Amino acid sequence: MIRAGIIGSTGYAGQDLVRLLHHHPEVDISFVSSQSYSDKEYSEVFGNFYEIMNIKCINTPENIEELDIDVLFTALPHGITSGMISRKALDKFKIIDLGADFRLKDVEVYEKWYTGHMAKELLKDAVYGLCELNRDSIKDTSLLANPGCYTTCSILAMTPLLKEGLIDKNSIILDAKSGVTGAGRGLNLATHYTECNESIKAYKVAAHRHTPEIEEQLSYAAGEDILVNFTPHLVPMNRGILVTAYANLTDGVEYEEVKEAYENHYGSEQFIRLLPEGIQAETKWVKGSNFTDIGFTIDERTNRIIVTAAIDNLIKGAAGQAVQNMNIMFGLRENMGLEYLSPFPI
Ligand SMILES: NC(=O)C1=CN([C@@H]2O[C@H](COP(=O)(O)OP(=O)(O)OC[C@H]3O[C@@H](n4cnc5c(N)ncnc54)[C@H](OP(=O)(O)O)[C@@H]3O)[C@@H](O)[C@H]2O)C=CC1
Ligand SMILES: CC(=O)N[C@@H](CCC(=O)OP(=O)(O)O)C(=O)O
Repeated sequence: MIRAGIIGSTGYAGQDLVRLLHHHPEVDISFVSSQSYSDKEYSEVFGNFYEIMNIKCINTPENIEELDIDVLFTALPHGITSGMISRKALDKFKIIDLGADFRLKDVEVYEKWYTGHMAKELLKDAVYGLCELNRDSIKDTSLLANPGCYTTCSILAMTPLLKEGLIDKNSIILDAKSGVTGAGRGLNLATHYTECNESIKAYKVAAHRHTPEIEEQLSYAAGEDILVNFTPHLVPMNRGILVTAYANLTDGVEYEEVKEAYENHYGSEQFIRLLPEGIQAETKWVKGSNFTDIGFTIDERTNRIIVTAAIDNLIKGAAGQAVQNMNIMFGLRENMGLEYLSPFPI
């Protein structure tokens, strides 16, 4: 059995991770940690665990090098994990970070969009864990940077089009919408019920920190540096991300060629569902699951393609992808513990 520890287990991403790991047939949870709830039963914090998992939250471990585990998951606000981990820890166990600290290769870009980086020397060891695109490198790494939620959805939607040269590389517009759990469980006026219910708003326009992450990964797909417009919106629902992407088609590209590109890249992927012609992605069909649904339409009047992609921000956008990455890193069946359909209605 794989012995797993979870730091930041009392956040939204952490809780979903604990839930998935609890059901995983090859995992034993060694500890769950928290700042505010140390010494409390986990089921006191989250009633869904009542009579299911009897474990007390411990304080955030002070020296992680002393942990006797096989894998450490960190689901913390950015900037904390990089101050916590070390080469010595990585020599003892694998680390899967659900935050942003190891996602960007260029430390200057990280420090511009986030904060000072505390473990620059480890950045080169980190692998960007978008499972469907980086599976081979994920297998061999001890330091896994789990991608962001908006980024997972955006990158999966656009990669085949860029790799196959089907669109004008610098014409991408990503209009993205997220449920409120994307903002985390901490108190924040913008996500109070009365502040966000019955309203939709764009935020951090032209300034969201997922922009450099999307651009870095899509530049690899394009084979050159590209820029995108990325606009996130807060939507009054609990979970889910919908990305509607627009791009100018390369002259002469038609429906069948685009369909073939998606099928070649994702046809054998169990967690990517390519939707039939005319059907667009919808958050309710992926909620609670590890699926990414992708649909597209070509607008012949404007010669643009419109792609829709949906994920559950806490599953494929966080905890589910972290478990998928763990499965790859430990040589397990990739869908182990992740074979859930979306409950409906929800
Ligand atoms: N929510 C989402 O949809 C997604 C989140 N992520 C990333 O996952 C990470 C966690 O996000 P999320 O679960 O939403 O956040 P939450 O705010 O819901 O949870 C944060 C967790 O971190 C703990 N924590 C906060 N500060 C500290 C600290 N100084 N030292 C130790 N522990 C601390 C909290 O503990 P306590 O409860 O005790 O305060 C809590 O367990 C973030 O990096 C986020 O960007 C990634 C993809 C999607
Ligand atoms: C709705 C909402 O507020 N979403 C968050 C998404 C952040 C996230 O979860 O991603 P990281 O892991 O990169 O921090 C935001 O826009 O900041």
